[in-house]
Amino acid sequence: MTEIIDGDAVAASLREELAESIEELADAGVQPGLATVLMSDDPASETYVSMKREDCREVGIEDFHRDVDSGADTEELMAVVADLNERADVHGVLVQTPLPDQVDSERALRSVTPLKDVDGFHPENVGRLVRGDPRYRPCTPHGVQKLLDAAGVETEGADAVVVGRSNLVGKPLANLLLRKAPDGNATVTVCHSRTDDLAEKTRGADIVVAAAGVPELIDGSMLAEGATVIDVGYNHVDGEAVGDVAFESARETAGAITPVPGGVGPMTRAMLLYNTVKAASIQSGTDVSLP
Ligand SMILES: Nc1nc2c(c(=O)[nH]1)N[C@@H](CN(C=O)c1ccc(C(=O)N[C@@H](CCC(=O)O)C(=O)O)cc1)CN2
Repeated sequence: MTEIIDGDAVAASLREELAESIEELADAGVQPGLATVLMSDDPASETYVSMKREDCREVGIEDFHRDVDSGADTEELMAVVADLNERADVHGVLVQTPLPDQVDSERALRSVTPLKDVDGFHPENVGRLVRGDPRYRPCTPHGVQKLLDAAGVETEGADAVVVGRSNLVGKPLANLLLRKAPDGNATVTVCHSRTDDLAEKTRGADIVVAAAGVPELIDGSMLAEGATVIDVGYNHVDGEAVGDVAFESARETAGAITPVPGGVGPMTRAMLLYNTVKAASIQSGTDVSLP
């Protein structure tokens, strides 16, 4: 029987545990604060940011938000970030991506001060992650690790194939799975659009993470019997949300699989709350237990 890994349920229980960490901070007179910065008219980005803000309010994180005109330039965006960097009541700053074409995204994202970089995008935080000592794990890869853990999937010694090499998911996730840690120690292969024989690689894997942004790229014929399949994809095809995995075909072969929606997406949001609580703990010098 294939296990359907319920991301909504795992995220909900994480939020409950984080509410306890937030109470511990409150006892020390600290309320975590997250600032979301939205510079886009893209309805998907607007939806993600409004869900993130709602999550904050639900668990007791103060919600700061800035809208930046989508026609503004890099300097204007950076001025907003600089102001948030200075505020003691803002512990995390998140600039929603993608940014408009006229913006130098690398420069804008680097302007978030590393201690408030709850996305884990700043080169200092990327460097720490690659060296095996992450400060803030990027939200989606961290969410994937939590889903594997919740499903009781052992990464130690497992053959993991990550399909996709983005800075947002593929590269950080590969590094996290590789890391010497209880939720790492996997043998990791990273595949991408130029990989010669993708199916040969995925068929040899205990864990397949699909993060290529290609609808239904992975089907059941490309999987080993009993493999764990994590679908990071979120594509719209004929008005329907479709992952990078052909769910109905893959579930015939997989031992465990995430759905889309209701898999990785809610975990991306939950891990943002986690990083914000961690940021408040670090910046206030208050130790809290984190789930
Ligand atoms: N600065 C950042 N920008 C972006 C990130 C990020 O981590 N930091 N990630 C992606 C997508 N993303 C976050 O913003 C995101 C994707 C999906 C979901 C989610 O909850 N999805 C639900 C369905 C939601 C819906 O109904 O549309 C699901 O999969 O069940 C949350 C966040 C982009 N940019």
